[in-house]
Amino acid sequence: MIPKTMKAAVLHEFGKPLQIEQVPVKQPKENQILVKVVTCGVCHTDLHACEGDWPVKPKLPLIPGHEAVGYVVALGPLVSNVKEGDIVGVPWLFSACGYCEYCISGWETLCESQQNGGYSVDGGYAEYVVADARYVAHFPPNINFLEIAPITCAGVTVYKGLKETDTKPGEWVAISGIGGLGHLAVQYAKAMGLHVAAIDVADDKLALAKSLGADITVNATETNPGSFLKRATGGMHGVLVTAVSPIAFKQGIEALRRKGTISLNGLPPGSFDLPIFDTVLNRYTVRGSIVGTRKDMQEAIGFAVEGKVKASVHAGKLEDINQIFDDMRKGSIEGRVVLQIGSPTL
Ligand SMILES: NC(=O)c1ccc[n+]([C@@H]2O[C@H](COP(=O)([O-])OP(=O)(O)OC[C@H]3O[C@@H](n4cnc5c(N)ncnc54)[C@H](O)[C@@H]3O)[C@@H](O)[C@H]2O)c1
Ligand SMILES: [Zn+2]
Ligand SMILES: [Zn+2]
Repeated sequence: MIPKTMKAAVLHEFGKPLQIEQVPVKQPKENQILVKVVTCGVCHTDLHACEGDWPVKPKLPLIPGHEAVGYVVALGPLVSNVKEGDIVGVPWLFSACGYCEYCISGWETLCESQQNGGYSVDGGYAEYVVADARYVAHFPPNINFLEIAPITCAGVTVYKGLKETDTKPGEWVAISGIGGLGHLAVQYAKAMGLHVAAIDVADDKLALAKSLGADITVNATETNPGSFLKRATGGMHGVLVTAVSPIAFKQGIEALRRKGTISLNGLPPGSFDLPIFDTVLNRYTVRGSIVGTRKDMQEAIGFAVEGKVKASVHAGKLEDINQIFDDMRKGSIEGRVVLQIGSPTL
């Protein structure tokens, strides 16, 4: 029985705490499905959304969350690719047009008509969430709902971001920022056969990176990452920046060896200086990278299902979301906090 109302965490005003409220459960239309949420990871993007950090603002009021995993409980009239009882994830790439230049070339993440979960449409900080069946992530039965949720955004984002560094097995990649995204990036990079240098500003994050297989760690508050890594390795073939501080982007470029590529995942508000002379003479490539396609998603999930990548998670409650955001602002979360919202059995 699907109830008429549900509990949700709702943002009404940027920079203000979320309110826990009863709101209507929506009916799925056309290609949509209704998902009963079991877990939802808390991504730093949700905090940016609630602070109104970016030039394009989310809708208000907003139910944030784009790492929701749960059971399909109702289908819109046009849905044929999932059935009730399937386990799906409701990602940032909530939907896209399906026919633009980007959609038809396997770049639906760049579709100008895309909708974004927990941003332009309501997301997973709720007992139920509506999703577009054509864009959900698909999970096998018997998953660990807490550990799998972060793959829906953090996992696929760094998996794609690492591919975008154009590095090959045996080469060096630096992961800057060992938070929710970065601690998964270390594991994907090791599974891809790369040597990994981890950069953060907190020793506990670096200890986590080391325990997950990082070969070298650098605390950027004590040591200049670029000169240290160039001395130790000759420089990075690739750098993936997931850090929430603009200075990390500049330092990431300084760590590259000639012909290297830096892939940018982190989205702190602001900008950084790109040195023209060094970029030209060293043939650096600087590349933004936004989540991943549906194909990237299924590949990224594959690594987790095979046990090659496992999120380090702490379970939280919907009611604790404002405290979790405070901890995130302070940088005191290890790995990912995942909200435990519904029962893991249907
Ligand atoms: N491009 C995308 O598709 C995409 C997807 C998801 C998240 N994001 C963005 O990625 C960023 C990270 O998200 P998260 O959930 O991992 O955040 P998080 O808060 O879990 O982790 C951020 C990490 O950055 C570290 N950090 C802060 N300053 C640093 C510095 N100067 N040098 C190195 N490390 C530093 C922190 O210690 C922390 O470990 C956010 O800006 C988020 O919006 C982008
Ligand atoms: Zn995210
Ligand atoms: Zn499109």
